[in-house]
Amino acid sequence: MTTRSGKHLAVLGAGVMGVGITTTALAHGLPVVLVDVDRAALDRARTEVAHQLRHAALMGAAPADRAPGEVVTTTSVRDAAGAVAVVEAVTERLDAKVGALGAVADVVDPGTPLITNTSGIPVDVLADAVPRPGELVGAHFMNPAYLIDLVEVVRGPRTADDAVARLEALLGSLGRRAVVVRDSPGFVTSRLLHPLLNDAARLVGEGVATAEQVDDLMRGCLGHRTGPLRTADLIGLDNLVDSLAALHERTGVESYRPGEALLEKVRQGHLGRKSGRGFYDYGESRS
Ligand SMILES: NC(=O)c1ccc[n+]([C@@H]2O[C@H](COP(=O)([O-])OP(=O)(O)OC[C@H]3O[C@@H](n4cnc5c(N)ncnc54)[C@H](O)[C@@H]3O)[C@@H](O)[C@H]2O)c1
Repeated sequence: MTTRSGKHLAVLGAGVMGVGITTTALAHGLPVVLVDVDRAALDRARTEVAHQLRHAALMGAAPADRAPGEVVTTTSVRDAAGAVAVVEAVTERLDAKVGALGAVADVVDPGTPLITNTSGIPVDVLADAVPRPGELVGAHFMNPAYLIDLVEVVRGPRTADDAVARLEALLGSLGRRAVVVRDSPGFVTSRLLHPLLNDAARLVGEGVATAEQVDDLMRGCLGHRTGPLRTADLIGLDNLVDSLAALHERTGVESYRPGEALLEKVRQGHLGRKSGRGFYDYGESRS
């Protein structure tokens, strides 16, 4: 598929991150084909992308001299054909990522960078899912992707120089800066941040403090911009549990095992901002 405005970026997964990455590309004039297996997620994504584009413009995060790109939403991965690059932002489960990456690798041109936004699964594990492992590279966009201009780029042991160079060029065209790190479970940011969020949830579960108190202390005493529990709600508690589980499974480090307080929220369907409720109440679902 080509969008009316030409060569596109393919984004797989229309959840929290797929939407933010789509907004980033559109805001910089790059058309996007956004693929999800869930039609309802695509419908929600169209609304959310429009909202984020307005917010990006207000925040000065969208170049004023460029017309926004066009987005096409689809449930068929075949529509990714012809993409300049693919960003995979599907659910943080190995089976979902293996399926999505394997399917898209078959429809794009050889040499197209396959970029995974995984939070914790090593790039080299995912490289086994694609026919040309050198094309796979990690780009750990942060949330909200359309406002955060630094991206943790993860180079797997089999990632080709060309894939890293093309990713850096793409990020540059999107006004993003890259910090390239070596492949490892959770890389730098998840490995440091996720156990903190897990412990913050545990403190609330044990009744040591409320979510508000934990966040207040971390902001007021330690200079965090948002508290850990507001951050967890923004990430999505289901995604946080999946990322922690991926880290725990691959490192055996006990502090990564998702704690009962987080698991209970997920069982109750309180997934954070995206479901309208997590450690805080947001009134209504946004994505
Ligand atoms: N949420 C965050 O703050 C954050 C930050 C950085 C990285 N990440 C990573 O980004 C990825 C996506 O996370 P998210 O929070 O957006 O998840 P999410 O649960 O909000 O969305 C995931 C989407 O993927 C879709 N999906 C599942 N299988 C698919 C497939 N085969 N093809 C197409 N779509 C498919 C689901 O229907 C869903 O809409 C994960 O790897 C996550 O670890 C998340």
